[in-house]
Amino acid sequence: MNGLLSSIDSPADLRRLARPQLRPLADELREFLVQSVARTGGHFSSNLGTVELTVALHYVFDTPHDRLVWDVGHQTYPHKILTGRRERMHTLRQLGGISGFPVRSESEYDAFGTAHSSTSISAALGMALAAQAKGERRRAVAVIGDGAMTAGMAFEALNNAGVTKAPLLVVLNDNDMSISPPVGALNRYLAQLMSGRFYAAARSVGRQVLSVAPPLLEFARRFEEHAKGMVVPATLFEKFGFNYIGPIDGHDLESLVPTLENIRRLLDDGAGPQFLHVVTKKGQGYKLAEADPITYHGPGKFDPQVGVVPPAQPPKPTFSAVFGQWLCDMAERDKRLIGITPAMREGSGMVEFHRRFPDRYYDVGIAEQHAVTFAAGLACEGLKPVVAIYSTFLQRAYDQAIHDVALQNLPVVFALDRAGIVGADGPTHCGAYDIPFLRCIPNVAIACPSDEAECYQLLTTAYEQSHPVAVRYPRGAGVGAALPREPQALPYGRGEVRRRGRGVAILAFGTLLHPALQAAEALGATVANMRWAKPLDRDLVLALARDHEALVTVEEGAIAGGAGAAVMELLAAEGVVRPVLPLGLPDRFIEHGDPALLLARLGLDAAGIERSVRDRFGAHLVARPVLEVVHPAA
Ligand SMILES: Cc1ncc(C[n+]2csc(CCOP(=O)(O)OP(=O)(O)O)c2C)c(N)n1
Ligand SMILES: CC(=O)[C@@H](O)[C@H](O)COP(=O)(O)O
Ligand SMILES: [Mg+2]
Repeated sequence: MNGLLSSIDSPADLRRLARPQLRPLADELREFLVQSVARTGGHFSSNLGTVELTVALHYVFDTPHDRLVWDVGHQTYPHKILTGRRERMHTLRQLGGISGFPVRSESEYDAFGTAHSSTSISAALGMALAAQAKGERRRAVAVIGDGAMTAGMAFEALNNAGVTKAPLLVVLNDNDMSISPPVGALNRYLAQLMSGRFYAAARSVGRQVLSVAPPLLEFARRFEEHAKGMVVPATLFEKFGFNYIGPIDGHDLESLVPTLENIRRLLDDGAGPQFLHVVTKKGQGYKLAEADPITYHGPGKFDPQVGVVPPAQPPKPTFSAVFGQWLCDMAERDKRLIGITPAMREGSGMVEFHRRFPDRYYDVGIAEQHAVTFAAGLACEGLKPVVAIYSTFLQRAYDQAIHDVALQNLPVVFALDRAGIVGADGPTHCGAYDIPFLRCIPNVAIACPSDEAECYQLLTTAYEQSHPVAVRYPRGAGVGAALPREPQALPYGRGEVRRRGRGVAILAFGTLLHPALQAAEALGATVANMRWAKPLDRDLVLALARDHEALVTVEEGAIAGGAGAAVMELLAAEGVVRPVLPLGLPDRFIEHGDPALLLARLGLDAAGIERSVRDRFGAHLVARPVLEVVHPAA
């Protein structure tokens, strides 16, 4: 790193630079970013695309006094580097290190915590109107991507903002990409806005006039009207009550800075909400990422000279890949199957399904609520929808799951990926709550496969039911259990005893069965693979309670309201008095970091489970050899 970047410890330093210094600074920043993310892994192509925008926003606006809200926040690495966290970038997304998203407690420049998309306009509007209410002179800026813009919540916010005089700027960072190629009518509309004569005309006129315009509201207004009148009818965003400016080149600091300066004046003159459409390239400046922004959306570590290299040996299939395989196999057998993803085709393992069954594949954009109600509509007509959705993103569609699916008892399968610890993304993405929030909904069943084969089979069981069923599985690979040759159901609502011991019985829900089995070796305990958090295998729970002095439940989900709570409710309802130790995620948000390390810290690895059981139930443990091992783990 040479001179410029190392001298920037805050945006105040940046604002001391002369305008011609911004271009070399941006180049240094991009180079630093490439080297840094290559060492840590993390979101890459989106950050390469926001380098100039970040420099320009901090240069023109008075951050942190002016509020800058980044939608999703996966593109905030340049912002982190310029706001005093350059020296901590090597700790990005690691245990104890800085987050990959904006976090209010991490920096005063992180005006709002984000990671789930499409919240920025609402939050920035709240901040802008709060400033007005308190008589403070402050602007608020939301930066939102074209993918994030597809969510209903973004439009709810536009709808509200457009009838206010809020000092709010919405910057649409349009790189014509979500994680995958963008979908839907909005994308088509944005492409139209950028195409042909309008883009060329608006850009050249905008550059010429916006950069030299006197800071007079009326003049700026007249120019805007004139330019638009000449070229296109009012844009959608104007219909929503915003002053629309753009599209402009989001990598051209010579356009960005003067345009933002003029917008800042408009805000200060009380012109109300402004909408700036900037065009950027995902992966800008790193050729491999420009060519393949999907691979470089969130890569692991890589050599920046070489790029991302596929592993020499094919890795163990992830649970997402197992789901993708099952989806294709089942789609071949049943023409009624429809696969739905809210903008997570790659992460959910649906690339192959999309390729083979394009007419039965729906990427609905970042629209979890719509995805669930859309599935409900399909199910009403006798089709068999499978909604592949991350546990954390289903939180968005809770009412739709209750009101549209469960209340009408519709056979929708929820393939709940990323259930449990997710690792580097941290608390915003942790799949901690799905068992508690689904368990209390009538008609909904929840399966918790312990390995890949069981995942495949339980998806089949779920698909055969005539009511909603969620199958929850974690990020990454499991123990590597070989898949059955074809879809074959496991019994609905039934668990199994995997190891018979004495004194203490461990009831495992999901993949933590395997550390539980290891712990049980040392403890001489019984272990049951419960498979279903709902319905509980009542007979199995009661038999285990009868035959043991104490029970332990283990799950990779919140203890509060989780599967262990279900076991305790059953025992209480049956009047069975047995001590129960519930192990799982505690009542706090789980930080980012390596998943194995986090599980160990939470006492959810084999050693931790053994330790907790000894601490609590040492007296009940029987120091005798194991009586019987049933179905040894694969
Ligand atoms: C509610 C929600 N659904 C899905 C995601 C996963 N997700 C993160 S970034 C992203 C794509 C966003 O596209 P865009 O806003 O255009 O930003 P870009 O990646 O192009 O920079 C998606 C789908 C999310 N973070 N939040
Ligand atoms: C920012 C965001 O929400 C996604 O990019 C997410 O980080 C993807 O997570 P996975 O890597 O688990 O698919
Ligand atoms: Mg985008």
